Amino acid sequence: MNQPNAPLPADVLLRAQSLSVRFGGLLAVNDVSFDVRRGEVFTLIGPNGAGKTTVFNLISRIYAPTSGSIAYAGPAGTVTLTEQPPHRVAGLGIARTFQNIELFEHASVLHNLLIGRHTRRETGLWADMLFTPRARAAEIRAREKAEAVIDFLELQHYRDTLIAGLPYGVRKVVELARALCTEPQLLLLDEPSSGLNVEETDDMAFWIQDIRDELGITVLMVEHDMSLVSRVSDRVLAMNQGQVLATGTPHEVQTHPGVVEAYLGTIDDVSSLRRPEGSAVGVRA
Ligand SMILES: Nc1ncnc2c1ncn2[C@@H]1O[C@H](COP(=O)(O)OP(=O)(O)OP(=O)(O)O)[C@@H](O)[C@H]1O
Repeated sequence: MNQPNAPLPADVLLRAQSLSVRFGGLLAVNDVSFDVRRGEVFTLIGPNGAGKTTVFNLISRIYAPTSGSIAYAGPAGTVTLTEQPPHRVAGLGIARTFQNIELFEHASVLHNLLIGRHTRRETGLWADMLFTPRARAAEIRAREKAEAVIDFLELQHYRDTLIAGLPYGVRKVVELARALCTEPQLLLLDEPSSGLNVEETDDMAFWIQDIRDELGITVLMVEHDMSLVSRVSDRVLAMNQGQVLATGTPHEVQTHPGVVEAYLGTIDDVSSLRRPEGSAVGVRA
């Protein structure tokens, strides 16, 4: 199953090669190729149904491609991600957040972070049950990491609050925190601004930049809010109807004629568009 892989170039963390996904008669992703470079924020944009989430789900192994493959520079060398079982993805240093927050409502922020950390389990079942010195050391490391992430994302005030009692904007940050507790090298963010107001979206932009700049984590996100995209992305890939329209800097992509056409047909720059406050949807075709 795990074929020897040619290593990726040193600056490339993930390489998608000719990915296609067919759902019955629909070609949802059609021959899509791109590189995600180490230490960048790489963003997938595109109108409704463009295939962004499907590409995302290929990377997190929720879907398998109909054809094509994804090479990924994992901790132990380059692997073909599309050949890995889904449960191996977290162990390869890939974490994700979801468009619809998925947290344990009746557990505290700290407990949610510790549960998240367990996807990065360092000890076996017996060691855990017998609480061996190794299991104890792993537990201490998990708590230290959770506390460090709480400090990093300024969640101290909410540390012991149940998720059910938190405003939506804080829950989004807790979801980010839970992903960071697994110590990823690649963080997948699925519409990080969805459901956030303008101020919360601003905060989210700061967190994403800090995650890249201070923690050195590579970020791949799907996002509709073009102001957030412009602010935080190093490079953007625009899709439409399953295909790549353009790849480049936010400005290059937003002013690309094919992208403008796909979004609006008329306006010559989509950067001024913004999702209405409080709405879960953004710029649409
Ligand atoms: N599991 C599935 N079964 C059948 N069709 C699917 C499935 N998942 C996605 N699709 C279809 O594939 C196409 C691409 O969907 P996808 O969710 O990837 O688009 P998107 O760019 O993420 O859109 P949005 O911005 O609305 O989330 C759509 O036509 C969608 O209806």
